[in-house]
Amino acid sequence: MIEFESVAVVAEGSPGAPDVTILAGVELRLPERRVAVIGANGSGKSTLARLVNGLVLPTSGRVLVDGLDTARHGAAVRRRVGFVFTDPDAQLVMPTPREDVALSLRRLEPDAATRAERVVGVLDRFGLARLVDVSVHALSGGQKQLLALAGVLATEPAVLVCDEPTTLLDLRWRRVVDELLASLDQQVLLVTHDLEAAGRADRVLVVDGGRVVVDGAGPAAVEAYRSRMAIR
Ligand SMILES: Nc1ncnc2c1ncn2[C@@H]1O[C@H](COP(=O)(O)OP(=O)(O)OP(=O)(O)O)[C@@H](O)[C@H]1O
Repeated sequence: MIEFESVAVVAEGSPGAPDVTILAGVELRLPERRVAVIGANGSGKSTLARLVNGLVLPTSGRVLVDGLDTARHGAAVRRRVGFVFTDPDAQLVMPTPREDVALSLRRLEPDAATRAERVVGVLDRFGLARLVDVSVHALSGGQKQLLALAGVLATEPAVLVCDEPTTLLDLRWRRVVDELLASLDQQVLLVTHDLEAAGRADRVLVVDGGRVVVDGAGPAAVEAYRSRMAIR
């Protein structure tokens, strides 16, 4: 369960300039398994997503994940909430898939031999078994995004927050990642510009000017967004 209680995020303006309100008046209870966040560029979607794992903290109000306040229990929240970025290069820090997933598993599996076995199992599950020792730089964009997802899911988070995870991918890889996300047991909060993917969510939040302006079931909320943006 993700909860936002009267959340606002305000950034300090440059010297002499007024502060900038990035999000305001966000009040949400999100028990749904599939939540999509859509909206124009710069509307505040990433900020909303980053609040869920404490990457951004509220200036006022509270964000709770399973009752844990992100401002007071950041480490516990981050163990519960996995975060996937648009660009997998932001996430992949080790030279090979084997080492990258092993790093993710370090806390969860202290025994090196068992960890090594689990790494192979994880990479196999994501169709990357063939690429365990290939340089991360040699992977395609789609393979990198799958590896980033594998690393995050290996830590067994209860919630997965994905900030435009398919934006850099071609149609084929977009489908692979979409299907993978759809198959997960975890609660998934997906920030996306892909309105088809958003329409499949149980609940869609439309963000505009730092506020949640539409909150509803997938297809109806996407339609409301199309009307607001006058796009067909
Ligand atoms: N730390 C900050 N200081 C000042 N302004 C910020 C800061 N972080 C975000 N902003 C501004 O807040 C607004 C919302 O940013 P955010 O990244 O959440 O939007 P977004 O909806 O995810 O955009 P996009 O679809 O382009 O990724 C933008 O105008 C951004 O420039």
